[in-house]
Amino acid sequence: MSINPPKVLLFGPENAGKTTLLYQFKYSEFISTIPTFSCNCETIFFNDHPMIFWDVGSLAPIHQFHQKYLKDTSVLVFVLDASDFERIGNARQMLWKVTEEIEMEDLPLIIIGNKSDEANVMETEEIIEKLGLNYRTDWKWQIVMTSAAKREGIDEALKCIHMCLYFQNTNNTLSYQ
Ligand SMILES: Nc1nc2c(ncn2[C@@H]2O[C@H](COP(=O)(O)OP(=O)(O)OP(=O)(O)O)[C@@H](O)[C@H]2O)c(=O)[nH]1
Ligand SMILES: [Mg+2]
Repeated sequence: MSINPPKVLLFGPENAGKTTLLYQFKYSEFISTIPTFSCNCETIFFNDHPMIFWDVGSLAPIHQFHQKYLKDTSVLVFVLDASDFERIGNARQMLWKVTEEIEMEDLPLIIIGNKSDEANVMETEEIIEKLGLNYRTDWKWQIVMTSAAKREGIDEALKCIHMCLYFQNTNNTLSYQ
């Protein structure tokens, strides 16, 4: 009998930096990407614990999340571009839509505000407000800021995911900045 490592699902709007983050988690370096057509899967170790990351391209239709991607997920990671003030409303729609049919009480959600190296970025409080996270008392969410380009906040983000998987740390509103 084999026991699969826990599954982490990365999703979020196009161009947010999901695949760049995935490669930072895996290889600890910046690797340039092309838009993800379907899904990238990588096994990543933290403190000798394996985790399987699924990085779902933003072109995946919402119904595919339920049919193909969400099954057996242990942690949801929603990645957005923290410098994209114009499309934060779309990001919110996507987050709420994908999670609509899921029992979120037992599924930790980590929000990653990526591209923190850009000149003009939203603060965590603004992201929390714009995504409507304070209305979701049924979600166990945390927020982390990263720059996948400059390798900032990457270890904190990975640690946060690992904590959720292996130590059930699902405190609401715990934020790393
Ligand atoms: N400035 C900046 N650019 C970044 C950062 N992370 C990623 N990028 C750039 O943003 C672009 C999109 O990155 P991807 O990782 O391909 O984005 P994605 O979310 O996987 O996009 P899809 O696969 O289309 O869903 C690339 O040009 C990256 O180099 C970051 O932290 N800062
Ligand atoms: Mg991608």
